[in-house]
Amino acid sequence: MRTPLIAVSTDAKDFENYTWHATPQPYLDAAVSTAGLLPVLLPSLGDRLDLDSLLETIDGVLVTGSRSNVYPELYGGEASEENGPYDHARDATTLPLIRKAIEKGVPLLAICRGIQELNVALGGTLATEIHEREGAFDHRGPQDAGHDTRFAIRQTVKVAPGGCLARIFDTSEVRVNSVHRQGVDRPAPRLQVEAVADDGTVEAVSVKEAPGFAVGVQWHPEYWAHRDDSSARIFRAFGEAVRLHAAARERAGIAAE
Ligand SMILES: N[C@@H](CCC(=O)NCCCC(=O)O)C(=O)O
Repeated sequence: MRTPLIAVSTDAKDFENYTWHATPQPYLDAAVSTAGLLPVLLPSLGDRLDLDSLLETIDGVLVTGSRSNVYPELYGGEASEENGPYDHARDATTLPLIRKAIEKGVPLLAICRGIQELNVALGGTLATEIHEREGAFDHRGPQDAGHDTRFAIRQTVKVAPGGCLARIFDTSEVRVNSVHRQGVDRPAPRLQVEAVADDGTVEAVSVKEAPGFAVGVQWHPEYWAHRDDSSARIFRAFGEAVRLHAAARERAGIAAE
């Protein structure tokens, strides 16, 4: 069987007088080396993309983290200095992509900004500067530090019993990293909360009655997937779901001939 293809979200970034569409390499490393998949970057070209054709061609979708935030007006909020920076091109691509992937049963793993996009795409809302809330942890990584320090595993999340993450982790508590200022405020109706931090922050969700694997996590399993078992489990579960989806599509294609 061919190596399954996954579309990976990109940020639109301006430098050297160009707009570049890019994603950090740890997501690609985890996709290739832990999940056993073949990632292709999806440019954030919004409604210029034929997402139906894309989702008939690729076997999974990985929506990555980013320092940028979902534009607040997309979930009834107000844009302000406080809740930027924004990436409109990315929002215009990932939100419809997430909805279509879920509808078509294409496996979806959404990480950090990705879980926030998943929540907004399905009608939920976000809160910003969550570390300022009464009793909240500081979920931001250390600001002026190297990536290994910023993405250090430093918090415990409680896994909801009986959910899909409980089956992936086979434990009730998982140690994770945390590098975010925003978080799920009102979960979308179709989302099942799969893990929470001790301060109540939603740390993982799945899509109720989704035809395929559809999971969002607020932490960054890609960063330590090469050596941390819990991080690797998420990418291996995503990889398995993608392979099953690809095999089912191949069988359907053979049957149709
Ligand atoms: N911007 C959102 C999502 C956070 C996120 O995806 N973090 C990735 C970290 C990228 C980096 O800083 O290197 C939020 O802040 O909640």
